Amino acid sequence: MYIYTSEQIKAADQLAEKRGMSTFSLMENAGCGLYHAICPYLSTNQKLLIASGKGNNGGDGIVLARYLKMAGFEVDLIFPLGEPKTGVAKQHLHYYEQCGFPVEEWNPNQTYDVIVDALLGVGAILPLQESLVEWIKWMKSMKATIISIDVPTGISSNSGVVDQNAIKADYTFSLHGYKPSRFLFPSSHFYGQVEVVDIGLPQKSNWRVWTEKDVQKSWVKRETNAHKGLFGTGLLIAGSHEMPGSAALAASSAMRFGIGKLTVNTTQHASAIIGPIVPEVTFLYHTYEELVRSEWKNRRFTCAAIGPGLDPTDDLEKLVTYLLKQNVPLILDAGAIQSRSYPRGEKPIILTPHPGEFSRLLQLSTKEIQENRIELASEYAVTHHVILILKGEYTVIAFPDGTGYINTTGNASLAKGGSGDALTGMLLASIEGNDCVKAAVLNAVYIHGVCSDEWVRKYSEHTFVSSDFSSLLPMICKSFEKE
Ligand SMILES: NC(=O)C1=CN([C@@H]2O[C@H](COP(=O)(O)OP(=O)(O)OC[C@H]3O[C@@H](n4cnc5c(N)ncnc54)[C@H](OP(=O)(O)O)[C@@H]3O)[C@@H](O)[C@H]2O)[C@@H](O)CC1
Ligand SMILES: [K+]
Repeated sequence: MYIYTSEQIKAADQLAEKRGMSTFSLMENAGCGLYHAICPYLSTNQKLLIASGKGNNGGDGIVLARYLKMAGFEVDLIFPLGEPKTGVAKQHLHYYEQCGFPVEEWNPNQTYDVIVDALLGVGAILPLQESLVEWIKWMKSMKATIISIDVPTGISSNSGVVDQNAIKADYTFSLHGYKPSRFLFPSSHFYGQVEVVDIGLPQKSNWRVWTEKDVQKSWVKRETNAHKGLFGTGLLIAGSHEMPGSAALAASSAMRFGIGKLTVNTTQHASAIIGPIVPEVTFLYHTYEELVRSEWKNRRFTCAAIGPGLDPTDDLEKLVTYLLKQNVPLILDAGAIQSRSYPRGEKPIILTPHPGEFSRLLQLSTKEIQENRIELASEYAVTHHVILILKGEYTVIAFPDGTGYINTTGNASLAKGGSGDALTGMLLASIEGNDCVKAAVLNAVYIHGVCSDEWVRKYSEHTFVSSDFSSLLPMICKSFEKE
């Protein structure tokens, strides 16, 4: 499912018009599609209100009102901001009235079971005008089910910014595709349950949601004559005296997710903890300086991950600089996420910041990051030619070619120490097990989330710990394997 900014929606409308599909027809498609999508949530004994604004969002409300009236629903159509201003909305209102349907006056004493918010869509400019605020306050006092068309009124379409009086919808039916604010913060929490309504425009956008079907299609099944050399010889530089577990979690997830061979460069103390958990790995005990000097050439590692459980030091930075020159896939996590430049090589460089780490990288507040996760991640990925995985609810995965994806799996049980380490391990394995870099990265993120979803299907979200990935992965991976 695709994601469109308000500018892209406007451009799509203009292109459609140029090609002979009028905005009037698109609005008809929108209203009709909305009717079919919303109907299952309504019953004819409910009293419905459609509040339409002066723009085309309001126009969609007018068409929906006609379909609902024709189907026998008890609906009042009102214009709290005044009658439509756009040509197409006016045309649809004319047809609505010609069909014999009335426009009502707002009556604050009337009660409603369902209120459809067709006030503002992608054309909203915040903050909300005073004239709207009084009406929204009344609407909220109604305790009715609230259904928003396209975007809830009072939230931005492209960013996570929310007006203090914004409508919090129970359901939002988005037209043509998702809007970025569906996956940004705090706006996403105002959408309620979201469905996309197709309005007959070709789908085209650089950004979309990665789905279960995508994982199934891109899952690589092993050949019967496979050997360990085919699935990567990874180097994981992780774990310290204070944080040995981070390396154990990354290593066990990498092994479970299919890496061929894995060497962990860590401390003696950490290896005593890692070894019993992941007996499959081998160890190196080099300083960063020693690693730079010799090990790479001797060992022929085909991929590397660095950072879990490590502090950012000058020596670590020198090692990262060295690794960046080795032309192998490289995953940079935790202590290895720092501000630096990146070479434009053919092998992927993957950064996995959480919002706090990304805020330090960009020198922006976490609030600014969360409001603009998609745009900022994409800008960073394109400018630095890296793959940027911005973790958190609706993880954003931005690629250097300007494309990007939203991951919708996962839940609050992942908000615990170690879940990022497990993801780093899974990425290391995935990148070696799939020739398509995008699919490798996206599948690792998707399945990482599915593990926690599977957990909360059976157990409390409070109880998930990152060592559970190891026991969940066999079952979850099996479910994606084609027979
Ligand atoms: N391809 C698609 O997906 C299609 C989408 N379609 C639909 O069109 C919608 C976009 O329609 P749009 O461009 O007319 O803008 P819209 O959201 O109605 O807002 C403009 C109105 O809001 C007003 N207004 C603005 N800010 C305000 C504020 N703070 N407080 C109060 N008022 C404010 C502004 O007032 P003005 O500034 O003009 O006085 C103007 O009247 C889109 O979301 C979808 O529903 C389909 O019908 C066609 C195909
Ligand atoms: K709306």
